Amino acid sequence: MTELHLWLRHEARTTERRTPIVPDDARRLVGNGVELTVEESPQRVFPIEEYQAAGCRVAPAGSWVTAPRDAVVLGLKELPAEPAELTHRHISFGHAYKGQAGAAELLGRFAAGGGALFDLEYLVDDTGRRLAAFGFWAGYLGAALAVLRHRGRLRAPLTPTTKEDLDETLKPASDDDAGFTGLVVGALGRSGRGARAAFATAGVDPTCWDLAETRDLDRPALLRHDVMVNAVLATTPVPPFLREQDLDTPDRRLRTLCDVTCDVGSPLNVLPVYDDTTSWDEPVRRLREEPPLDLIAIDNLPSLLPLESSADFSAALLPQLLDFGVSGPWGRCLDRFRDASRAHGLDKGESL
Ligand SMILES: NC(=O)c1ccc[n+]([C@@H]2O[C@H](COP(=O)([O-])OP(=O)(O)OC[C@H]3O[C@@H](n4cnc5c(N)ncnc54)[C@H](O)[C@@H]3O)[C@@H](O)[C@H]2O)c1
Repeated sequence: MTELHLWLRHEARTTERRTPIVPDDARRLVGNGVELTVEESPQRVFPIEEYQAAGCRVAPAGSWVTAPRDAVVLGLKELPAEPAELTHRHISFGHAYKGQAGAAELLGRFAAGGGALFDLEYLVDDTGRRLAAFGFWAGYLGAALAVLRHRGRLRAPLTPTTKEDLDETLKPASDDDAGFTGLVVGALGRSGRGARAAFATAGVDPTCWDLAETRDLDRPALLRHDVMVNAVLATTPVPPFLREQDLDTPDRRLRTLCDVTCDVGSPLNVLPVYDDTTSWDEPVRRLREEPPLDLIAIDNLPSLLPLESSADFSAALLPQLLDFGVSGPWGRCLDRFRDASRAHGLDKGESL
């Protein structure tokens, strides 16, 4: 491997306690000859001392802007608005290739500075499968919140917690609804597996549907479940799982719907029965009063379990970082970045 200097940045979003590299994996990187600088961060779930003990160099929060030009800046979510010109190579989720708000501006900043984005969403193997993702814990939380709501035990605002504490609230109590049925759609995927695990902790054995079971969609069967968790990754448009008229079906048993997918507004949306996500402050929105139907559609679920989701993600990212270069998965990331830049008329798309 060529010499790599990684610079783990502080996350600008104050509620973001996750990190793409946990201290144990930082130690492995350093042990493999990677130079690793870690920024101090007041909210990161792991204290800076653990990185220091792992052999990392420590730098102030936000100092990546003056990092040596060959350093590769590693983070998860959005970059701060400054500097206007991005001169480094960045590994993070850019949310900039599907016409999202701010996409042109972000790509323009890279073009202006000559830097490049390796978007973690597009770090895929040669079959197109994502190599590092937060799906499992998204599904786990989605199902956990749905169960808690259904049992009248969900307290807002939501705050980051640990799996141990969450599981304690999930354990069935003697007065919990005995006849409660759950459905996970997208059950074979990462989020689907997480949702099934949370249902199991809650003492519920859910119905599991994936592609085979929705090909010929049985909506009446869907509506006969009390709690549904949608965890599909839609890549081509399919008939919606639920339409407005389905919510008004008189014998609807469905009371709690959690949409982990959160494709709201997209042509691929399989749940076009709501038009805005919910939040940590107000996790639940009532879609119907009689009989009641509650929606949970939170698009940053894994941040609620920062320790577990960071450890999982970091374990998947570590081997990729040890193999960082311009071919294979990273090469595909770079191609994707260049294509997106060109599509925005930014012919630069050339990087360091
Ligand atoms: N809310 C959040 O915080 C959050 C966090 C992470 C991921 N997500 C989203 O969760 C979704 C799932 O992610 P993942 O990592 O689990 O994906 P994945 O690729 O691991 O799994 C998706 C599953 O959906 C199935 N599927 C696709 N179309 C289907 C259909 N029409 N009917 C039934 N099953 C279908 C696939 O076969 C697969 O098993 C994605 O849309 C992702 O963006 C949300």
